[in-house]
Amino acid sequence: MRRVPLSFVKYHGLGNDFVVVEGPLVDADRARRICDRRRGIGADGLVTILPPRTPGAVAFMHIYNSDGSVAAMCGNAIRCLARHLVDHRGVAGPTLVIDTDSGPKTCTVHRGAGGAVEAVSVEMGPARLLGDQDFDVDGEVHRSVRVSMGNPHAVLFEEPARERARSLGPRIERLVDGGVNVGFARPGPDGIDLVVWERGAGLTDACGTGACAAAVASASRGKVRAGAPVPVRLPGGTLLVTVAPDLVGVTMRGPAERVFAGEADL
Ligand SMILES: N[C@@H](CCC[C@H](N)C(=O)O)C(=O)O
Repeated sequence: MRRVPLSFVKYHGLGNDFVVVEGPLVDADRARRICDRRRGIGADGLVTILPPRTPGAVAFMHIYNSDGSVAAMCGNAIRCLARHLVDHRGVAGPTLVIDTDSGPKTCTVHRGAGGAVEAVSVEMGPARLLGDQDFDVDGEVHRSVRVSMGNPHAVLFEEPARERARSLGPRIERLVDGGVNVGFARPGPDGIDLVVWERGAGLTDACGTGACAAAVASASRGKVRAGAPVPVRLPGGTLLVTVAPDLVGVTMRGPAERVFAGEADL
């Protein structure tokens, strides 16, 4: 049976890319096909826009990872969705609230003097520090700070090298029930260098919740200053993350770009 063509828009935030579609919910199998980079549109995740669930919110963001698993939150996707809703769905900005499986998130679309969108910021909290966890991989112990940004993260203060993350990431991901996003972070006086192996999507160019988790973990160890914007440098570019002194409030700021729109027979 032929499927009804699916209208979609493609966005990315620092190279972390998403297909955005209107509800009703696409199922996990279709999400996997859409995200396939050879046989589908290709993306790290699929965002479905659904009706809001809390008073004052304008929409609900549902997100699948490229492997069809569901994530409760995604920092890069929510910036893309906020921009899409303001630019193409007639939602009044600059500030709007989007519901997610980890609660409502307040987003602000920032414009420059000429009116062009320069960045989107998101109140990403509450962050939750979950303590330390050690992972044994082939007899080598990797220390992590566990942080929830609505989704699970393990932040390792280890060399943020992509090839190392590609080999270690999936092995650590599997050591946690339900999986975990694995960040390799190097905090310093001028910011944090970070590579993230994402649960359900693999090595990505950027991870918004991962950047927030790395900033919270680093602030909790006194490696970066809370209360001031910290540049988090990812392979795809830089996010600015401010962790409140209580280590619970977190603001993330970064770009969101529309790439193309189309119809897919998937
Ligand atoms: N790319 C994301 C996070 C997407 C979800 C994650 N892979 C999970 O399963 O928790 C971001 O920008 O935050």
